Amino acid sequence: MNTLAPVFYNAESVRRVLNWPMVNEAVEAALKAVVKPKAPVGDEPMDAIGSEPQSNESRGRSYVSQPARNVTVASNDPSKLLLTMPAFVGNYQLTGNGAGGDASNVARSTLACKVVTSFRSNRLLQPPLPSINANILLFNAHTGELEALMAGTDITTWRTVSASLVATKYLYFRRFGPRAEQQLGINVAVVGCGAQGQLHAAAMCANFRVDKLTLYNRTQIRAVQLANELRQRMAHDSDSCYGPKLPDIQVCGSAGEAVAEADVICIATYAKEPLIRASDLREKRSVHINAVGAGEVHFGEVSDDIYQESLVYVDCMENARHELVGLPAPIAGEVGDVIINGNYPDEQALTIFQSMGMASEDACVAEAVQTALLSCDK
Ligand SMILES: NC(=O)C1=CN([C@@H]2O[C@H](COP(=O)(O)OP(=O)(O)OC[C@H]3O[C@@H](n4cnc5c(N)ncnc54)[C@H](O)[C@@H]3O)[C@@H](O)[C@H]2O)C=CC1
Ligand SMILES: O=C(O)C1=NCCCC1
Repeated sequence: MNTLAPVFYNAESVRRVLNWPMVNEAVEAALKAVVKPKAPVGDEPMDAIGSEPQSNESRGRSYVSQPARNVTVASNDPSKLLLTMPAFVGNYQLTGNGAGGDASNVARSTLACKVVTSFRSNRLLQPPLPSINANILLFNAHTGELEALMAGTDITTWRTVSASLVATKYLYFRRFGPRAEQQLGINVAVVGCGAQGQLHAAAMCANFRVDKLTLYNRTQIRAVQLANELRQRMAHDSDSCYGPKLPDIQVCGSAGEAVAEADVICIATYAKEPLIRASDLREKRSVHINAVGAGEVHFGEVSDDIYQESLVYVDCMENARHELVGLPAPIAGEVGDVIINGNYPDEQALTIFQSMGMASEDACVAEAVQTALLSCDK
């Protein structure tokens, strides 16, 4: 019996320990764990002579149980949603410092459930509230007892941005070579400067060598404010994470203008109608798009003609069967499979990471946050 009350970790505690190496490692672990082992075909080698293909669990690899999320519509208004997102992630390893491998060499398992609301009209309140509000329940994976309740709004933003970073690393940079993400400069466009767009812009600059950052927001003043904040922060932190040259940051009057010279596009809005079209992209493709928006329409913000030209990758194929019905292009694969097998797109490819957001990402990041907070207490 759980005689101890569950611990509550508030937003301030969570924010204190969030950092990119830790979150990127946890998200990469989740993206790999969802990949199902392939059944052997033809004369490919079996796991053991004459045996059936083994599950991730029996191979000692990480694995995930992650049912499709449950969506409740509030007040008969499809823009007011409550989502429950449970996940079990088994047998995965984290260092907690993003170094790769596991310092303690102990496999972890995490049982968690995120409860998240998406009320986009919150931005119109005075004062405005975030559109997305989340909390994460962490359970004891052996007994099922609730051990912790963690503020999950920042984790949601960070893990979503991190999924875009990981997708950009493997779907864009790695087509140019094994260390291209450390060597190549890129132009980044951010379309939509809300909570997601703001962190995408900052994180792209903190994790990669960004030559030029173009910003578009429907209400331009928000893009201008973001540009000013980023310029100030980068000038202040110029010795730390932003590399030898600070990016040139420009605010654009249209989404098309913002993406015209971009190598990497991050689009995160509630738009139901396309904001960017194939004719907006530069002629020589070699472009990667992180399509993050997930309002009532999951893939409305990017036009059909871009999808039809693209290789579309997802975070989780199984969830895509429920959530991406009507996607105007076939799905090329999962990001985790590309990480595991190194089957990178061609240099000239136009790729889309269609980000749905996974409960397993929340679970792995919440576990890493809890570990970091517990080690701060020691
Ligand atoms: N893929 C994932 O894992 C996640 C996706 N999301 C999605 O990301 C999107 C952005 O979320 P937040 O930044 O938290 O919201 P936010 O409310 O902070 O920002 C919304 C942004 O969308 C823009 N926008 C809304 N309607 C528009 C329209 N018709 N045309 C052009 N721009 C429009 C607003 O100007 C604003 O920049 C939402 O669709 C949300 O559901 C959020 C969390 C996780
Ligand atoms: O993955 C999430 O968390 C969300 N995805 C879509 C919109 C609400 C939150």
